[in-house]
Amino acid sequence: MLIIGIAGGTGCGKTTVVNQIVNELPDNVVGVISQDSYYNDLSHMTKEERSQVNFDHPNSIDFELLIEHLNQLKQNKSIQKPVYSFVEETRLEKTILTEPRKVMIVEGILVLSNPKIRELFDIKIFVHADSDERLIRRLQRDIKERGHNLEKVLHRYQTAVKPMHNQFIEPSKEFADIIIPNNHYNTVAVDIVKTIINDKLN
Ligand SMILES: Nc1ncnc2c1ncn2[C@@H]1O[C@H](COP(=O)(O)OP(=O)(O)O)[C@@H](O)[C@H]1O
Ligand SMILES: Nc1ccn([C@@H]2O[C@H](COP(=O)(O)O)[C@@H](O)[C@H]2O)c(=O)n1
Repeated sequence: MLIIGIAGGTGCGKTTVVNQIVNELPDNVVGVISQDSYYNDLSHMTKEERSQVNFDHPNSIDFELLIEHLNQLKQNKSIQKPVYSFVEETRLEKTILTEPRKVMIVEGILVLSNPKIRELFDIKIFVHADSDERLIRRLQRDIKERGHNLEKVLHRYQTAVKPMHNQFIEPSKEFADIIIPNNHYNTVAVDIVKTIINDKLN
């Protein structure tokens, strides 16, 4: 199994890059795990309490479960992947049966900042986009898709997203084997990663 880790600040385009990589490859050869699925279960908290949580700090992620799941996949075992709701801001009760694949992609803002996860990756990628570009994309996406309003997105950006980015995410860039500049759609970089995957599959 080839495990590829893809990190980068919120809105840099990780999910988009992953979709572009996976697109055109047969379903049964590449699997994707998002760090977002592993946000801690906060069902014991009220909605108001959950909205105060710093979702950009490493402590907000159940890394233990993510590492356990990656190790199981490496041993060719299937996992029950958690499902996270951005609207409810907690894990849902249902899970998704996820089978091991020849290539597993793990994407998330903090996946290169955790040393134990880092050592499971064969290839480490950091997607870079400038912070103003990321903020604009995040505003548009969170209002359209994640049920947040302008005030909430901006408050979170100033109090958690930006400081945690500077403390944990940007410094993890140094661990990357490949840095993808993504202020604009970068089809060349995506094609290079696809070539690496195809080499592994053939
Ligand atoms: N290179 C790009 N140029 C312009 N918009 C982009 C680009 N990459 C992604 N986007 C858009 O920015 C938003 C955030 O992208 P997404 O892939 O969800 O980022 P991430 O997973 O890193 O948070 C989405 O609406 C997406 O369509
Ligand atoms: N309830 C939540 C949980 C997380 N976030 C934000 O998601 C960002 C990470 O996801 P990306 O797809 O953007 O990489 C992170 O910056 C959290 O602030 C949220 O808004 N609400």
